[in-house]
Amino acid sequence: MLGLPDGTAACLFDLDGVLTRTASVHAAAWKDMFDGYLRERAARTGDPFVPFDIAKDYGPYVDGKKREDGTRSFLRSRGIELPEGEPDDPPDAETIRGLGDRKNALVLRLIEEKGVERFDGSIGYVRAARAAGLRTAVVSSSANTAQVLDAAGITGLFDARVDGVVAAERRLPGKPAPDMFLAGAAELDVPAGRAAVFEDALAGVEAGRAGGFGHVVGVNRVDGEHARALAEHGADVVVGDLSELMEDG
Ligand SMILES: O=P(O)(O)OC[C@H]1O[C@@H](O)[C@H](O)[C@@H](O)[C@@H]1O
Repeated sequence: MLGLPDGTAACLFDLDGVLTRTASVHAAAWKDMFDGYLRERAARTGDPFVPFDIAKDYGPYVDGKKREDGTRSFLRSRGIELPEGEPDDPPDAETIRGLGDRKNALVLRLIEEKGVERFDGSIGYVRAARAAGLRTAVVSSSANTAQVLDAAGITGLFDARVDGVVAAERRLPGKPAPDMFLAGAAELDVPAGRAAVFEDALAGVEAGRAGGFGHVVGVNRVDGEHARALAEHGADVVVGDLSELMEDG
């Protein structure tokens, strides 16, 4: 009925792009922030301005990762190394934290202006999983997870939450390391082998594979190339929407 291996006792859901239509909101905010920075830097150094390309840069360098990891990883792809800075760096600081703060202000503004849309197929799936007695958790790199769940009105559908705030408090390495998903399974008191991971990001399916989870579902909201990449990075199955798993019986 849920399209999961027998004995699965828990489902660990990524948030942005799996439960809510917020992956594209994050991508737009990242582009806005990086383009502003790269343009300003090009004017200073005389190098050409090469904009952030959502199609080419978001998936491999930023998607699914903690804010500072995404910032560092993309800049490194352009040969730019910045100091880490401090968690309370102001947005105008030319540091990893400062640039991350700039992006966060943009994403929060977009969320406030546009609200948060949920994927109905995913919400139906979570409800069905709970009705079948499975435990559920949200495992997201985003430090805005609580606000997004609240804005989408779905906080009550999950028994546990391991997000960017929890990862910072417990010093958990972010995806593609498996630690956040392992912490989610531990919160639900279910071994990794009996838990299923639901992810739309390459870093996320990689984390699911690395953690030895019983089943890794890749959720493809992009295109055929992304579907193939999800499978190559560790998804056992790739679907366009979670409702497809229920149809599978
Ligand atoms: O900046 P936040 O809200 O803490 O989110 C960190 C990351 O969270 C992930 O869920 C998104 O896929 C990324 O795009 C985002 O950058």
